[in-house]
Amino acid sequence: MGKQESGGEGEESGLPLFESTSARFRGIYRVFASTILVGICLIWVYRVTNIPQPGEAGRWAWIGMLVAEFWFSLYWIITQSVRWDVTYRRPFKDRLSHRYEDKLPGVDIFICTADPKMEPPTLVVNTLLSVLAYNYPTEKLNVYVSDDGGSEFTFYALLEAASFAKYWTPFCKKFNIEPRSPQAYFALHSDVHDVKYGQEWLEIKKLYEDMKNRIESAVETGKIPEETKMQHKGFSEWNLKVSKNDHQPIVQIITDGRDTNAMDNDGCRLATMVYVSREKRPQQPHHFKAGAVNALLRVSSEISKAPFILLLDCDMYANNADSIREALCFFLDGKYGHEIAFVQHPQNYSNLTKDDIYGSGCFVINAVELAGLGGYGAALFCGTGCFHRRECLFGKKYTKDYRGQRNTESQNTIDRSIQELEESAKAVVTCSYEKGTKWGKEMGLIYGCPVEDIVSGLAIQCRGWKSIYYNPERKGFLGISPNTLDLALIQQKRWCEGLFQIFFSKYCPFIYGHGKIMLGAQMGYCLYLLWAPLSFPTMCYVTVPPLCLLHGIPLFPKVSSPWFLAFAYVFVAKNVYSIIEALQCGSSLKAWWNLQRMWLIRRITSYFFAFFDTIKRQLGLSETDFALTDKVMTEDVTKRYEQEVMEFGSPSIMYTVLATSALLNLLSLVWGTRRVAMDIDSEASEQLISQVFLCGILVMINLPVYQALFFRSDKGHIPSSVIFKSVLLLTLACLMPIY
Ligand SMILES: O=c1ccn([C@@H]2O[C@H](COP(=O)(O)OP(=O)(O)O[C@H]3O[C@H](CO)[C@@H](O)[C@H](O)[C@H]3O)[C@@H](O)[C@H]2O)c(=O)[nH]1
Ligand SMILES: [Mn+2]
Repeated sequence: MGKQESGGEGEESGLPLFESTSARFRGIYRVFASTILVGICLIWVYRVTNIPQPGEAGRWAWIGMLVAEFWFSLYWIITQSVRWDVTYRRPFKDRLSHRYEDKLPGVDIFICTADPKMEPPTLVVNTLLSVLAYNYPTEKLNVYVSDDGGSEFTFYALLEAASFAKYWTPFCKKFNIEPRSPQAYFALHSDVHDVKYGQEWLEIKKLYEDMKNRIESAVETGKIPEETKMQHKGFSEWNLKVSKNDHQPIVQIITDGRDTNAMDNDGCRLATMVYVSREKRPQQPHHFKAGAVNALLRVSSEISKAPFILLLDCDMYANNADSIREALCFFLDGKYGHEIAFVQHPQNYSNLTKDDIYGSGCFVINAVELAGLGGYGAALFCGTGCFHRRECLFGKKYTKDYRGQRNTESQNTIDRSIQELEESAKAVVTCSYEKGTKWGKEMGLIYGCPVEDIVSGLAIQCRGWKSIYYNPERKGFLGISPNTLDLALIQQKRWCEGLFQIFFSKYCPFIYGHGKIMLGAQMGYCLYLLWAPLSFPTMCYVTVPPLCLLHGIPLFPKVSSPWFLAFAYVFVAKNVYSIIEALQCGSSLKAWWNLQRMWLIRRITSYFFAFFDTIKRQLGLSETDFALTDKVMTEDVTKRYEQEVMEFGSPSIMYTVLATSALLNLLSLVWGTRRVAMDIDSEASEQLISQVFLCGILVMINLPVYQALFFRSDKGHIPSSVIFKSVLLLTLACLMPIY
């Protein structure tokens, strides 16, 4: 896609609907990156030419360091691919309104939820209400909620939301408020004196709270009000025995957007709203979120079949009322629009703490790396906050003569009754429907991978389509990030396993993408796919130097040696750049530091275990799973999260590894400092200074770990069983001879 310019001037297409610009100072950056590369090469030369002789102590440790540094360097080179040509996109939504206002296409919005306990119905409802209030003709919106929890309470919550939306949507539009998730809005504007339209505000707030209380008390008591149950035939579905993993297909059209008599409080037509819970049977694979999305694809084909689809997780509320219009600018652009399969927003979170204790903020990833991949026309599909062209999700290949759908109005369902639509929709979400079809392979999201999104996005790109990464100033969507270390590490492990699995599958970007996406994009994908093997060099770097220090074996050049400069330069330049980059992307210095800790922890725990689990899966010894992220917390945990105190709390084996490495570095630091201080001018000591320094940094990074090990008494501290195991492991490690 063109840089600096976009769109065609043709009569039919008019002015471009979006523009692309490249990041500034790329030239300077490339020169700088080259100097680091020189430093890296010097380090290799030093390592290779100074390997200890056979029989000399530390020969294998040295070789380990060599391999680790080589691996780090390769990875660093890969990280350059996404920094080479960072591209930003800007849509012109006013031009869209001018040209298309009276023929705006329909949009289907998919919301996935999977468990009423971990994803409470009020959460789902807030997401739903935020999208119903988009600045877009409501009758062109069709919202589908997929409930993998098969929960009556979620269904009940949707009914409540449908009535409340009749007040909420007009309120949002009338006063042009943001954000449009009621929960988020009232949290942000919590005082009636701050708003000019106080009376309306009070009324709508009361309506919202009443609705919320009804839903929450229904969930708490496990009882839905009888009169509501009588009013809606949908509840009869739960007369049969329905459990999360065993129930018939359920499809309920809650509001019918075709009905020209159904109006909201302001006399505007309503959006179509559909509750879907696909059939589930024990022993029948349901393919987790990918299966849910594919079910919605088929259901929506029966009911509304809009040409564009917005895919959302139930915790991702819409934070910008114009997102649909902006996305359409890309799809409907006269020159490039028809090549574009999807428009991905970054994942942002509403619940980050000030300094982002668990490193979920992804400041640099969102502002630089993903924009870098987007520059190759190969933006990653991240599962949520993504607009799709319907045909592309159905496996269509891009061809040169494709010009985009001409007829954007959906006509096919006009003369069918709600009953008929529900029946035909149920038929396409049974367990047996997909048997012997291309679903999950060439159609819909791809099955068998815990990161179904990434692999499906890659497959779409390899069918010839382009994708757009769009990171607007006002965030398009806000979700909930994990708020305990356990949850964060489990999520990272799922991602890491899924990503590594793609690398080994037929979808490996270098093979599958060869000749189809640019080399830079292939490398960019691998930046993420290769997280798992990155655990080994990291493991090596946090164990070998401290162990060698304990044994007095040097691994780095003397401080006075010219070789030392290469190490120092690479270390300083890389980290200083990383800090500047993070600050520019909106991170704070402390958040950067916290992220370094999280990288370290992830690599030696989540990624390390993910590596072995992936191998196990490749050998056919285990099956794909999807560990859902819990979105509710106890008060105690919330409090610590807000104070940015790390939450350990469980005796996870991951913490044993973490604690062992932290203790090892502490021990070595003490020992090494003593040794260096005692004989300051001996040559051996001078050679050990770098190792002491390295241990020092690791100890600083691990400070919260020592705290949780020895000084905390709250429930989030590291359990004593972990301490015991770590000390045992540490003793073994120290007694081990070094080769
Ligand atoms: O059997 C399932 C499991 C999950 N989900 C939904 O999938 C979404 C993501 O689940 P979550 O537990 O929040 O996982 P995250 O790690 O936060 O999800 C990220 O990573 C996933 C891939 O691992 C992507 O699918 C998501 O879009 C992306 O937000 C949620 O809406 C769930 O309701 C289902 O519908 N059915
Ligand atoms: Mn999530």
